[in-house]
Amino acid sequence: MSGKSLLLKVILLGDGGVGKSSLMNRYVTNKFDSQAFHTIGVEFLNRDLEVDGRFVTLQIWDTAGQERFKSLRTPFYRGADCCLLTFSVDDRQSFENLGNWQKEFIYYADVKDPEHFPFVVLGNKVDKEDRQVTTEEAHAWCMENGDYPYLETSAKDDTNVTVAFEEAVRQVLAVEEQLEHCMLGHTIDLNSGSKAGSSCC
Ligand SMILES: Nc1nc2c(ncn2[C@@H]2O[C@H](COP(=O)(O)OP(=O)(O)OP(=O)(O)O)[C@@H](O)[C@H]2O)c(=O)[nH]1
Repeated sequence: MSGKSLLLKVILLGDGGVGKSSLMNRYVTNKFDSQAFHTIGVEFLNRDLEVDGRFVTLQIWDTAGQERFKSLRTPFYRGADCCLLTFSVDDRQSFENLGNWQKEFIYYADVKDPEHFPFVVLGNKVDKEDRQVTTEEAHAWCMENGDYPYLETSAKDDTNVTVAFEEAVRQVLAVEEQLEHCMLGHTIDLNSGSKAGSSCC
């Protein structure tokens, strides 16, 4: 891959066992382990990609979802450009915990402007037949909590895994573009002597 690459840090959060490591490994190594062990602390892998003409190096941080590893994972939230809130569609509790994960991230990442931070929600394990969360419920949660994009994935079947990580990049680029637009707006406003920052920021 040629051209200057943008380094983006995305972080996978969600209950233990929802499939965060499996999603990362499927995306980066195209492998799936049906006997995957729980993560202890955090791990990360990089993958280069091109999205809408932009070259990106995606640094994917996979965290341990089990409560007992909280103090090991939270120091790594800072500097994340996007957070992938993950649950498993066959595990109702993991869906109901999404709000706690969102709050934990905002607090430990010290997000200054949570309303505009790019979250993407993933409902994993859609290959399973014993669903406990419907697509409509998940969409509704996303609408109510920040109008986040929602994708249903399967690390096992490789459903929507690439799409999910590309969506994360698109969300970050969109926020970045909006910021640039706003800064340009300020410059123009200041130069013309009109009131600055009146529109989008
Ligand atoms: N059927 C199915 N099983 C999956 C899928 N993704 C992960 N699994 C299985 O679910 C179990 C847990 O997967 P992990 O990737 O370790 O889950 P995790 O969220 O990283 O778990 P922690 O490290 O404890 O936070 C493993 O047995 C995986 O093989 C999927 O899409 N479909």
